[in-house]
Amino acid sequence: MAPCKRRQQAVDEVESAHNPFLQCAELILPWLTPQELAAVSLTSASLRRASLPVALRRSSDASRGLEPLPVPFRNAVDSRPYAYFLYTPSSRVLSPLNDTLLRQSWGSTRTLARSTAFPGRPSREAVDVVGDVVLGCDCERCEGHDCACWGGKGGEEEEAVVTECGAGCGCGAECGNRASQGGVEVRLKIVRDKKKGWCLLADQAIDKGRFVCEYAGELLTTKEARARQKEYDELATSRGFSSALLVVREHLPSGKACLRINIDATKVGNVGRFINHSCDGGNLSTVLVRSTGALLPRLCFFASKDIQQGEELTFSYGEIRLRSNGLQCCCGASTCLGILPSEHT
Ligand SMILES: C[S@@+](CC[C@H](N)C(=O)[O-])C[C@H]1O[C@@H](n2cnc3c(N)ncnc32)[C@H](O)[C@@H]1O
Repeated sequence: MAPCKRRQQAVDEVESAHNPFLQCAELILPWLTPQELAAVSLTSASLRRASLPVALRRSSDASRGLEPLPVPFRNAVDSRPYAYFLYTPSSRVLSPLNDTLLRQSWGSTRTLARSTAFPGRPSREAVDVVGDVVLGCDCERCEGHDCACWGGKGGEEEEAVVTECGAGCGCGAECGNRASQGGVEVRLKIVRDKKKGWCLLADQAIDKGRFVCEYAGELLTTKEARARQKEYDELATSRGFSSALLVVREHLPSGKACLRINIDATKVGNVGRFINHSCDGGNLSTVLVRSTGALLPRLCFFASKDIQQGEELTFSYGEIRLRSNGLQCCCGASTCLGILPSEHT
């Protein structure tokens, strides 16, 4: 560290040790939004110095320590150090009443525990179990089709959904039939692009078929999804707002019914919210995965081809373009249609 930086750090430490106000600031600043943090940092030189490391820690890990590996932001095109949203490793139903009050500490020296990401809310494991009905296999080691959870059994919905072992199974976290349950285990980074905004990139080579991440966010009713889409469309036209509301429609083999899941990662989401569209289908495939005993399947991304380090991760947002004046697509594929997919929510 340079001598003047070291001197400043020593001054800050002495100042902080004698100033209960600054000690409180260290606890409070990570709970602030970027706008609030900027406003607070303008009030005094000490608070400006206390705010800086919070912003630095935020840009070093979008996942707030809630994933096995940090996912840093990199921006060489403008001055935004990071994107602000609340992090959830897997999708959740949030009460609209608490939604506006929801905050999450981000940028503190202490990391969040997975189960405290949303204080008072059940952890991923608890959410996955339906009431106290414990479903699952009783294998010690799940191997291929000997395991009742592997490959799906039963109703026609299971043909559209891949099944994995779940919370009620006899096997543990090391089971080979839980590929999508360990969180983000490949190195990723979020890089700013002039045209597309933030983009998710591989920061290591990823083999075809490997699990990359889930698309996690708020699970909405269709009514709520439609209302939010309307709001986001208005914001997009007036202020270049970027939304992340995904509607998954999985047609069941009989053709008689459709499984529909609305996931909004705009305000509460995970790294999946940074994956952009590509008209050529990109390098990720989307798979609905149900852990045995879970109420709803999760939308998961797997590498659809071998991916090189530094490659942008993309998938197709859909085939339909309802709006001829929709958002401009900058995917760069030779098959690019020029506008992003859009359909009725
Ligand atoms: C799920 S977000 C993806 C992350 C987003 N780029 C960001 O900065 O947060 C979807 C939004 O990203 C932008 N986007 C995604 N794919 C794009 C593409 N191929 N060309 C231009 N913009 C794209 C659009 O604004 C879209 O509404």
